[in-house]
Parts: sequence; C-alpha cells; structure tokens
Amino acid sequence: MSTSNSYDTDKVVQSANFLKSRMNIKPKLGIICGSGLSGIGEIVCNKTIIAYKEIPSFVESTVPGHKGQLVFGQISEKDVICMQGRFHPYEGYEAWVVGFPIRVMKLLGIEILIITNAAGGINDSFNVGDFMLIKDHISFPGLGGYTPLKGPNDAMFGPRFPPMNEAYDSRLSNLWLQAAKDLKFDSFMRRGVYCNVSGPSYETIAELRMLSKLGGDAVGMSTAQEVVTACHAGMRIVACSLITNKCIMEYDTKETVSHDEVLEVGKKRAKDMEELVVKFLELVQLD
Ligand SMILES: O=P(O)(O)O[C@@H]1C[C@H](O)[C@@H](CO)O1
Ligand code: HPA
Repeated sequence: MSTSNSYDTDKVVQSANFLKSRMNIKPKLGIICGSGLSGIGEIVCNKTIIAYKEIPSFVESTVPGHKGQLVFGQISEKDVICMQGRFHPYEGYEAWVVGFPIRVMKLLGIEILIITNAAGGINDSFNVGDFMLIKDHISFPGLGGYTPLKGPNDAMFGPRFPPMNEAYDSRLSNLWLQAAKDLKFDSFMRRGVYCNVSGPSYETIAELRMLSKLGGDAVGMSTAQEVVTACHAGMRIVACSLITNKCIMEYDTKETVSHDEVLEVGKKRAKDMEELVVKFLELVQLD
C-alpha cells in the first residue's frame, strides 16, 4: 500500500477489477464484522474466500478477532460481500486506507452497508451483551482532521462536501428494529450515539465522563471512517454495536477492560448478531 495522503482511484479500480475477476455474483449488500463478530462471515452460503493479502492495495488486519479476508456468497438468499476484519486507525493506517475497502465495494456495486462493531457502554442503562443500533456518531478523530475524505475529492465517488445528517439510514434502521422485534430481541436492542475515539488505549474515567456529557451512549475505535466513506459514496448504512463491556466511570474500582473480554462477549453474543443479520436480510428489499 502506498504511503500517500489520500486515495488513488487507479488503485481502487485495480482492487475492484481483481475482485470482479474472482467473483461470480453481483452483490448489492456489504457487511463489516466487528471484533469477535466474524461468525457473520461463517453463515455465508456458497462461500468464496479471498484473503486481504491477495487483493491488490489491501493492507492486513493485525487485530485479534479480525480474520483479514473477504467472503462472497449468500445470506438469506441474497448475494453479499462480507469483510471478516476491518482496518483501524490505531493500526497505523491513514484514514483513506481504513476507508479503502468501502470504495472498492462501491465499485463492486454495493448499495447497502451493514456495519457491526464491539463497543463499550457509556449509557448507564446499557448491559453487557446488549445491541445498540447506531443512530448517529461523534468522531473525535474526524473532528480533529483524521478523515478518509482528506485530499483531492474524486467526484466519481461523491461530492466535496457531503452531508452527514442522514448517514445512518432511517428506513434501514427501522427495518433493523423490526428484525429485532421479530426475533424477540427488543429487550436488549438499544439505540444510541456511538463515540469514535482513536485508541488503542481504552479511555480514562475523565474522558468517559466527558463523552457521556456530550451525549455518547457507547464508545469504540472504528466505524466512523467507514461510515463517512460510504455516506460520501451514496451508500445506505445501518450500523449496530455489541456492548461488550460497561465503561468504568468511577474511581476506586478493581474492574478493568481488556480486548480478551471484548472478544469473549463477542463469542457469547455472536449467534444473536448473526440471527439479526439473517432476519434483516430477509426483510430488506433491493431496488
Ligand atoms: O473493530 P471493532 O470496532 O469491533 O473493535 C473494537 C475496537 C477495538 O478495535 C477493539 C478494542 O477491544 O474492539
Ligand atoms: N472503548 C473503546 N473501544 C471499545 C471498547 C471500549 O470500552 N469496548 C470495545 N471496543
């Protein structure tokens, strides 16, 4: 991967052409698996698997719980492309590198993106194992200038100044809630604002108290750069967090947070997230 500061459209085209040459389907649905949630990729039928290291200009997933491969096939009889593993800013990647696979998906014909992640619960009423449909985000890296849209705008993908007020598609969000209802998941299906921080250190107590005051319900280290890239490119997005830990907001506690705990809760709740994706895909109508 080049060390440039912004996208090189030729490289996006090259990656997309490579994948087209290996695919026998034309999916309109993309899925990104969060930490510990790569099981979504396992339920894909008639799988074709392509490792990121085979794909021109893709970087590698370095985080435990992220396999680093694309899976093509069907879920609920609909063609999908699934990223088992995403790229995080703290891995040392430029924001455009984090968004790169989304632009490739755009060229492959993806119209709807389902994003999942693991997140810490800030909202006191949230429990470990809850799901949180993301209604909006606050991206601290984004506000600070770490954005995948930095550099010359390529109008082939979208406008220079894309609005973000409808980034999380309301029709798809309602469908997600319907899927949760159909599965009788209502009691642990929450809705809230995702705060994107850069990590990899977890947050201090003072930082978490600030996020809470700002209206954040959960905190994580991914998603926002993918959402900005996808929204800019006109994709419709639905995003859901798994609350893997309660954020520690008080001093003098022996509790702590670790990535092992995040993965452990992911493992325990993976089946329900997979069922949600299956049900959502049953309900969603493609144009
Ligand atoms: O890829 P996601 O956002 O699901 O992973 C979360 C955020 C960090 O990468 C990691 C911290 O435990 O899990
Ligand atoms: N903070 C940031 N990212 C996370 C957390 C957290 O508490 N849990 C899972 N990803």
